[in-house]
Amino acid sequence: MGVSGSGKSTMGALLGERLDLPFIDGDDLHPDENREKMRAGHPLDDDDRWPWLHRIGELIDAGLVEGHATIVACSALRKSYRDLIRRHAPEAIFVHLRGSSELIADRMGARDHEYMPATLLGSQLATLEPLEDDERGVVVDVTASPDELADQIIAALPAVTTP
Ligand SMILES: Nc1ncnc2c1ncn2[C@@H]1O[C@H](COP(=O)(O)OP(=O)(O)O)[C@@H](O)[C@H]1O
Ligand SMILES: O=C(O)[C@H](O)[C@@H](O)[C@H](O)[C@H](O)COP(=O)(O)O
Repeated sequence: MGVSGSGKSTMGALLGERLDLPFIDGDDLHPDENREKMRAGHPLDDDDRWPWLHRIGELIDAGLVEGHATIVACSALRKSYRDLIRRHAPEAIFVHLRGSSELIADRMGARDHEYMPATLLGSQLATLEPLEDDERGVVVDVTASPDELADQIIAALPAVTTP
């Protein structure tokens, strides 16, 4: 989880490799209307996001039925969005990729994205609700390199998964 540009796609792919688990990028699951809305510079609202979040939850659930966890890149900005994912997968662990707005704006400015403009970072940050104490999760600071972050996240997982 985390705002656009925080490193979800990068870290999701890397964690998928490191943990030998399937990786699903939530970016790829947005319907065309959502992509067009963001491309035009408009933030999504809750009604745009609910079906997308349900789809993500269904895919996690389908993996669990097959007997495996899934790594997912999903902004999951509000607690209510994470609650919806937990309705599908109560054991879900959220890894919040946290960074300063300056650092993330720099990274967004330097990358090419199919539809997400850097101008939407402000609304992403305004929408973000950090993990609360009762949410199973890990918070990392994205100033570290992807490899260092993967080490930190993997090291934190046993403590998070132990009941
Ligand atoms: N830990 C990191 N250190 C340096 N650059 C990073 C790191 N994580 C991601 N990036 C770069 O920052 C940009 C945004 O990352 P990305 O994975 O696309 O974020 P998101 O999926 O959250 O939008 C990309 O150009 C990516 O290569
Ligand atoms: O809920 C949302 O507002 C979107 O999902 C958004 O958070 C997401 O960031 C975009 O899909 C762009 O993709 P990136 O996060 O990869 O920039």
